[in-house]
Order: sequence, then C-alpha cells, then structure tokens
Amino acid sequence: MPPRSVTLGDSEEVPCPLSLLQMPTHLLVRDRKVPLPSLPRLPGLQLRQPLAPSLRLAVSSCPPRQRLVFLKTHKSGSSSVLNLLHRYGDRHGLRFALPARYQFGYPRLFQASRVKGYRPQGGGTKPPFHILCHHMRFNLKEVLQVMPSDSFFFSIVRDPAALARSAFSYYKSTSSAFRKAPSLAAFLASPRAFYRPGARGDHYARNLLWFDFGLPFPPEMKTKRGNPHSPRDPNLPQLNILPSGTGPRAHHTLDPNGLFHPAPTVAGGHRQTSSPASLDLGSSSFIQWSLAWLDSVFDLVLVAEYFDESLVLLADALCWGLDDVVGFMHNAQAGGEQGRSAVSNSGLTTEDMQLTARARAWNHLDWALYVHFNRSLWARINQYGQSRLESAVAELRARREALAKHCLVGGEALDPKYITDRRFRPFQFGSGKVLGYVLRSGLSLADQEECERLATPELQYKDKLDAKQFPPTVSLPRKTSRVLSP
Ligand SMILES: Nc1ncnc2c1ncn2[C@@H]1O[C@H](COP(=O)(O)OS(=O)(=O)O)[C@@H](OP(=O)(O)O)[C@H]1O
Repeated sequence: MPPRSVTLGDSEEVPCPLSLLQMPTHLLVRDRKVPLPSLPRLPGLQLRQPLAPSLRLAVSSCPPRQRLVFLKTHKSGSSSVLNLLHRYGDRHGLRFALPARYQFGYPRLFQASRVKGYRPQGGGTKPPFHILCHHMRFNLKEVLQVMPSDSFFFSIVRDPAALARSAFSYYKSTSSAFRKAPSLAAFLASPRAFYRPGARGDHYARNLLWFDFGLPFPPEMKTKRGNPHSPRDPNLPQLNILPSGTGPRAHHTLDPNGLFHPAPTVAGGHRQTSSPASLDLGSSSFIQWSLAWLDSVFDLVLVAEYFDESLVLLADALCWGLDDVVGFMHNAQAGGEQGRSAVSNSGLTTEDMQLTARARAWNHLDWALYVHFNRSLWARINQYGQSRLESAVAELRARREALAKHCLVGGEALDPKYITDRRFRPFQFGSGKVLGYVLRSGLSLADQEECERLATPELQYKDKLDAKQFPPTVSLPRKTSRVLSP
C-alpha cells in the first residue's frame, strides 16, 4: 500500500508511514495558540544578589510564564529540575497538579483523574492548576484535561548510555531483566538473554525516555506495555502532525540525513557527539514522525549533559530570572555519572566506550530522541548567542557555588549517612547511595528558609506542597444533640 500523507502546518504534504497514522489517541496534537518563544527574548538575564529572592533588578520585557507542564523523565536529572519548579511555585503561591502519592499511576499512561482535586471541566473555565511536574507516562489528551493548552511544555533527556548506567544501579531489583544480569556490561553484551518484553519493569531496561514520552513502539518492537492501543483499532483518529514550524527545528526533524549527524558544535569546551554508524535505521521514518510530533507538543527539551546551558534557555523562554533556575543537583548516586561529560570520550577506557556504544544501540529510540533534542538545544543556543550564553552560564555557576558555600556543610552533596534530619534525607533506593545535603548552622531565618528549599528532596517537598494545598481539616468535637443528663 502506498504511504498516506500528513499535513504539515498549513500546506505541505509529505508521505507518512501507515503505522504513524494509526498512532494511539493519546498522541493528539495540542492546540498551539501560543507561538514558540522567539529568541533572543531578554536583553540579559538578571541575577538577584541577595540570597533570599527579592525584587527583580530590572523591569522585564515579558510576563513570566506560570502555567507549566514538565514531563519528568526517569534518571535524567529531572529531580534537579523538579526542585526549581517546587521552589518557584512555592514562593509564588502557585497550585500544583499533584499525584495522590508521588507518581501519576506510572507506568500506566497519565489519567487526569489521578490528579488530586481534579474536577472534570464544564463551561470552559480555566483549570485551576499552574504546574504539572511529577512522574508520569505522558498522555497529551489527558494532560489537556488538567492544564491549559497554552501551558509551557518542557522535559529533559540524557545520553542513553549515562541513563542506562544510572537506571541499572537504581532499578536493579525492580526490573526483572536487570535483576537477572550480573552487571550492566553483561546485560548489554547479550540483552536478549535477560530482557523479556512485557516482563515486570522491562520499560526501565530499554528506551525508558521513549516510554516516558508516551510514544508507541515501532511495529517490530511492539510489546504489551509499549502500544496501549492496537494499531488496527478502527476508532483511532488520524494523527495530524504539526511541527513547531518556526525556526530550524522542523526542518531538522524532517531531514532524514540529519537525524544522526548533528553538526559539531563547540561551546565551553564540549563537543557534540556523532552517532554510531552501526545503528539500524529500519524504522527511521517512524522515529522521525514521532520526533516531529514531540516538536509540535514540547516548547523546550533540556539536555542533562548541558544542564546549565539548558537552564539559561529555560529561564529565557519562561521570562524568569537566573535565580529562579539556579539550584543544586538532586538524586545523584554516589560514584555515578554526575560531573562526567557523557558525550565526550575523554578519559574513558575501551570497556567504557564499548559499553556506551552498546547502550546507545540497545536503546536506539532513546538515542534518536537524544540526538534530536541535543541538536534542537544547540540550534536554540546559536539563536540565543553563544557568548551571551557562556556569560549567563558562568553567572549561574558562580551563583550556585556561592549558595552551596553559604548553605551547605562541606559546600556539596554528602553521603546519606551524614544526613540525620529526615527533612533532607533523600529516599534511598537501588543498589547505590543517593546523596543529599546538610545545612550549615547559624543561618539567618530568611537564608535558612531559602537554603531549606534548595536542599529539600523531591518527596519531602511534594509532601510540603501537598500539605499547603490541602491543609488537613481540623475535626472539631461534634455537638451532641443528646440532652446531657445531670
Ligand atoms: N544537573 C545535573 N546534570 C546532570 N545530571 C544530573 C543533574 N542532576 C541530577 N543528575 C543525575 O540524574 C540522575 C537522577 O535523575 P532523576 O532525578 O531524573 O531520577 S529519578 O527518575 O527521579 O529517580 C542521577 O544520575 P546518577 O548519579 O548517574 O544515578 C543524577 O546524578
């Protein structure tokens, strides 16, 4: 059967594989009323000097965005982003769309009914939430029941090789594939000896980013959990893909040769990676169309390996100050990848390099996602201006260092054995130790408050926001109707 076509933006028609026209209902296109943020936007990001955030130093040229959807992907630096969202919402009294516990029914697709306080809308009133940011498997149709379609949608990706190292250690006992493997190297040497599609926690062991983005799996990789709807389901609507269309992103998305050959860019001493030549691109059009769909939904995708560069772009796109995005690293495992540039091969042994190549090949959908959003990020950096970005990144890092010295014992993350205050002890899970922070004593009241916000792990912060939004109802002693006898 000849490929059918899909409308791009207003006019262009390009061939589209049938499998993509049969994408499940949760892959709808959101009503994009707000254009992508045009860059550059601010004359220069402002950094407030006092520790506790105060007034902005300059009158900004745009109103800060406060309706946000952050897709919190797993093992990608997303808890560090969550901390800044928690702090921002907390300080500005914004309402979070919260899960009853800590995730929205993951690994099942997100359902609006999972949000605390959600009421199905009638009469077109604006949903009452500002920020949706806890772990979910993305499902646009249901997200739009909770958040306005002109919310700022963003997420974060990480090199699948670094992500695999992190996930193997963290989900060793959760994923049956990982549990059976003696080491990550052994797993990646022959993954099919351990991995069974549909087995418990298998999504942690392969293409975890792709899974979190709620994307269906290509026909040859179909699994029980991967494609929640049968591709032959006659009730599925056709997918209209509307790439963001503004700027170079759409063009790159549709360039079949561009997908695995990002233009090499140097900034801050980092060089972008080139792709493994051996990658099987049998399903490349499926992948490209999925990426085009993501481009139509997400306003920005951060890259963990360029975390600070990503934060500067985020602040700019949201019209926030740099202080709003400066923070500490959360959820790092002792001896993990943090600090190592996973996109450069410097200092890696032959075994490391082999493991990296194998991890990227095994997680080839995630690798495609990563390469795509890495390229998008650098396109935005070029638009923003490299030297302007470098100075903003330097400012951000200086501010983080000053905050760390001022707030933290040792000025850095510590082994959990030193964290006796339960408010700051990160949830310990997996085979590694999850690092956290100890606050210095003798801080002023205002500084103590700000340092606490910076150091509070995600679960405790979620509980705090939950208690603020849903204050426990005080049960007064009930009046008795009985006439008390003397
Ligand atoms: N700023 C920054 N830059 C780069 N990498 C970072 C950053 N912040 C956190 N991390 C690393 O991300 C890993 C934790 O990811 P998540 O917070 O998404 O994990 S979780 O899914 O919420 O459990 C965890 O990786 P590993 O240490 O390799 O396990 C963190 O070290």
